[in-house]
Amino acid sequence: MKPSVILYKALPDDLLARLEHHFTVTRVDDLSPETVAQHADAFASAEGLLGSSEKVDSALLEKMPGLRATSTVSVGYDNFDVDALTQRGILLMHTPTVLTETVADTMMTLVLATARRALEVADRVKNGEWTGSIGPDWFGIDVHHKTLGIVGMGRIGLALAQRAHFGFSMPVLYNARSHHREAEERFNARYCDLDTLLAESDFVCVVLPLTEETRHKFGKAQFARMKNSAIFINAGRGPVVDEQALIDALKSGEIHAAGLDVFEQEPLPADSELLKLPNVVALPHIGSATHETRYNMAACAVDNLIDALQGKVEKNCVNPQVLK
Ligand SMILES: NC(=O)C1=CN([C@@H]2O[C@H](COP(=O)(O)OP(=O)(O)OC[C@H]3O[C@@H](n4cnc5c(N)ncnc54)[C@H](O)[C@@H]3O)[C@@H](O)[C@H]2O)C=CC1
Ligand SMILES: O=C(O)C(=O)CO
Repeated sequence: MKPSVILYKALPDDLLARLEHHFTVTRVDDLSPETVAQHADAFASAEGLLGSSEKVDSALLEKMPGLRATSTVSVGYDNFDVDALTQRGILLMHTPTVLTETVADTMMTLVLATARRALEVADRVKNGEWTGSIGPDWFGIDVHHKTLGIVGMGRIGLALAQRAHFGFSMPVLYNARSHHREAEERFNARYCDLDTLLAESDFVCVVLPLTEETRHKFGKAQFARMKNSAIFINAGRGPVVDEQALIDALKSGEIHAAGLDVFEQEPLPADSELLKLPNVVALPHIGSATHETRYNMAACAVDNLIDALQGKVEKNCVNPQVLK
């Protein structure tokens, strides 16, 4: 008999077929208590779980006593209780690498869009305001040769450093828990403490995972250390930033602008003050959202679950200690 799995995300037809070749699949819309109660038998017997953007905590695991592996269609796994999974011997698989270049492109988009005010002035054109030669009130600031600081020098941080160094001749600073030799050797990136990075960067680019250590790492004190001309970019996770402190810093002129792909609450509420500020570019968490990359992430997640349930895990495992 094939193992049973719960699927809580839509998949392209060919990937669904691949999953169904290996498993008996129960498709659900979400992991809410109501959905779990409605499909109680399927959850109770499932050995695998595949999807994204839903909380997987002890309360859910209680309802899934047969679970052996979870596979998320994302690299970030802050919505999983990793300790609870590990204690129960359940593998957590994720999708690093396949999205790295796409997310770095998104970050560069935010750098360019905020510095050159691309969305703001395009809206003015659409509103019929381009009626003569443009003046300084339409101008942006240069990106090339400015200093770009990266907080979170992992896979995506490194791909961003490559773009900044080779594409835009930007000196790169970074802060990390240890030196990143490859970033230093290939992209001339300079390690510095966070306060120095904040004080010297023209663009402060954050691509940190959300952990207890990184929650609200950026608040009033950090924005106060940045240049008044600095642009703040966040594509890691929203709660890494104290959003009210960011709004205050943008309103008071403490910093110049912000480009954001992630928010404390997603979807960002339509009445958020951020949306009223002309110096904010807000994207709907599209870091990895291209057709190619979203397909590759889904394929990676399907293969990860097959590998995990067949005992063939060699990569993409968050808690490999479960295997020992
Ligand atoms: N906006 C979007 O659509 C996307 C957002 N992400 C976010 O980006 C994050 C990073 O992804 P990757 O680069 O693939 O992960 P990674 O694990 O390669 O890089 C994360 C880096 O942050 C560093 N780090 C962790 N805590 C730190 C701290 N307290 N201080 C300084 N550095 C710290 C780690 O040492 C590591 O080098 C993900 O965890 C996810 O939250 C990832 C993909 C898409
Ligand atoms: O993979 C992630 O962590 C995302 O945020 C979406 O790609």
